[in-house]
Amino acid sequence: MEENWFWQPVLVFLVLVLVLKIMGLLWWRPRRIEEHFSKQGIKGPHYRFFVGNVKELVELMLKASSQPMPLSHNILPRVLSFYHHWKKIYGATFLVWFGPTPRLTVTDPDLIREIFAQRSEFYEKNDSHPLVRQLEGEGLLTLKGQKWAHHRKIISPTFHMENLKLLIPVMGKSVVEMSEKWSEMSNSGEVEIEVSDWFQTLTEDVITRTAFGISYEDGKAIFQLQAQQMLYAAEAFQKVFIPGYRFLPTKKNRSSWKLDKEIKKSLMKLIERRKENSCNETPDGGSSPKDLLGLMIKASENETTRTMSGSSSSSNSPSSTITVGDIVEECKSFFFAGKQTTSNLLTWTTVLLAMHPEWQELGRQEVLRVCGPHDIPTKDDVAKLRKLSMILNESLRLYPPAIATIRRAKADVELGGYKIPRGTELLIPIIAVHHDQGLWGNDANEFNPARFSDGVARAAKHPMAFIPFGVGARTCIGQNLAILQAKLAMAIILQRFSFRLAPSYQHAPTVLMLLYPQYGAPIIFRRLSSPTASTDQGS
Ligand code: HEM
Repeated sequence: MEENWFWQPVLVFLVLVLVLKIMGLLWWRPRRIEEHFSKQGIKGPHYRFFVGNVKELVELMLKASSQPMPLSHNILPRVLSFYHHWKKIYGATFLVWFGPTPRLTVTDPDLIREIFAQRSEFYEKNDSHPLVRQLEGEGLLTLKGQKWAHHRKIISPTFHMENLKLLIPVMGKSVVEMSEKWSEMSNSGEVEIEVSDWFQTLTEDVITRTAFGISYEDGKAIFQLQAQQMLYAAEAFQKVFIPGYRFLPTKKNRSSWKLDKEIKKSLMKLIERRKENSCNETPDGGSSPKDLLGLMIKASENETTRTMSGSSSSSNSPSSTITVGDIVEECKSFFFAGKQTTSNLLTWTTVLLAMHPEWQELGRQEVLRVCGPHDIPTKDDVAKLRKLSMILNESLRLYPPAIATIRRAKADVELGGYKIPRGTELLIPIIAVHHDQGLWGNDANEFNPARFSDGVARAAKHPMAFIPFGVGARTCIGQNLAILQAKLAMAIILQRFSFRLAPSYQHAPTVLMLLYPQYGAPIIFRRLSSPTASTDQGS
C-alpha cells in the first residue's frame, strides 16, 4: 500500500514527461518550424499531427496514377503530382511534411550547387526508411563519414573507364544473345517484346560481372539469393509499416534471416576461394577487369598485414576495417543501385525512340556508319557515337530513373538567404529541374536530343540543370558503367532492328523508388535484313 503511494505519482510524472516529449516532437516543434519558415516567406500545406501531409500526398499520387496519360513528355504532373500541385499554390520553394519531418523543396541550380558541392560539409544523406535500407544495403548508397570515404576509395577503380572498357566484349555478347532470342521469337520478321523485363536481365548480368569479376558464376548464385531477399523486403514495403516488426520470428522473417545466413556463408566460401586463387594472379589481376569483390578482399588483406606489422595509420580505425559483412552490404548496394536504374534508362530510351522514329533513324545511321551492320561496337566506336550520347542524355533529362534526392542539414545553416534549422531535409526534385522551362526553354517538355549537341554543360541555361546522376562527392559511382552499357545495348539494337510502340502500350510513367512504366513497355521490333532496309522502316 505504502509502495503504491510512492510509485503512483512517479509513474504519473514519467507518463506526463513522455506525453510532453511526444507532443513536443509531433506538435510544438513542427509548429515552430512552420512559423520559422513562414516568417521568411516560405509557405506550404499545413502540418497535421503525426502524419504531416502524407494523406494528401498519397491522395494526389493515387489520383494522378489512376489512368494513363497522352503520349506527351509533360510527365511531371503525373510523376510528382504533389510537387506540381503545391508549386502552383506556394511557388517552387515550399515546405512539405513527411510525417513530422519537414522537407524544403529546392530547384534553384545555384542552391543545388551550394548543397552538393560548395558547402556540402553542412549537409548529409538522410536516413532512408528501414525497409528501403534493407533493400539498398548498408553500402556506399547509405554509408556516411569516414567509412563511406574509405569504401568509395577502395571501390572506385572498378568504375574507371579504362577498367570498364575491358567489359565491352562480354557486355556486347549478352546484348547480341538477347537480340538473337528476339529474332528467334519473331513471326514474319516482327516480334512484340516487353522490354523492361529483358533489360533487367541484361543489366543484372553486367552488374554481376562488375561485382564479382572472375567469380561471376558463384556471384550469380549469391545475387539470386539477394534478389529473393529483396522480394521479401519489397513485399513488406508495400504493407503498413510496424516499427520492429522485422525482428519478430514470423515465417517470412525467418526465411529472410535464413537467406541472410546463406548469403554470408556463400560469400565467405567465395572469398576464401578467391584468396587462394589470387596467388596465381598477376599483381594487377592480369587483363581481367578489377571487380568489387577483388578490390575489397585486397583492401581487407592490406589492412590485416598493416595491423600485424604494427604500422599505425588513420585508415586502420574500426570504421575502416573491411569485414565480410561490409562486402555483403556493398554487394546489396550494387545490386540495388545498378540493376533497375540502367534497365529503366534503356526502357525509356527505347520507348522514346519508338515514339520519335526520326531520331531512331538518325541514331541508326550513325551506328551503321561507325560500326557497320553486324560488328559489336569497340571501345573506340563507343566514343564516336555522339548522336547516341545526345539521345541518352535527353532520355535521362526527360525520364530520369532517380527522380529526386534528399539531403539533411547537419547544423543550422543559411541557404540562399534562408535560415534552415538543423534536421530540415532538403528535397531536390531532379525531374522538376529537368523539366523547368526557365532553364530549358519553351520546348522543355519536347524530346530534342539536339539541345545536347554542344555538350552537357551548354545544353541548358545553367550547368546544374542536368543532374541525373547527382552532383558532388556523392555523385553516382556507376555513371560510366550505366552510360557505357546503355550505349552498347542501344547501338546493337539499332543495328539489328527498327521498332515502334505496340498498340497495347499505355503511356504511364510512375514512381516506386525509381521512374518506371506503370503498365510496362511493349515494343514491336522488326528485324533489319540489311542496312538499307532501315531507311524504309524508320520513316
Ligand atoms: C542510369 C543509371 C543510373 C542512374 C540514373 C543513377 C543515379 C544515381 C544518383 C542520382 C545518385 C546520387 C544519389 C544522391 O546523391 O542522393 C547515385 C548514387 C549511386 N549510384 Fe547510381 N545511378 C545509375 C546507375 C548506377 C549503377 C550502374 C551503379 C553500379 C553499381 C550505381 C551505383 C550507385 C552508388 C553505389 C551510388 C552511391 C554513391 C555514393 O554515395 O558514394 N548507379 N546514382
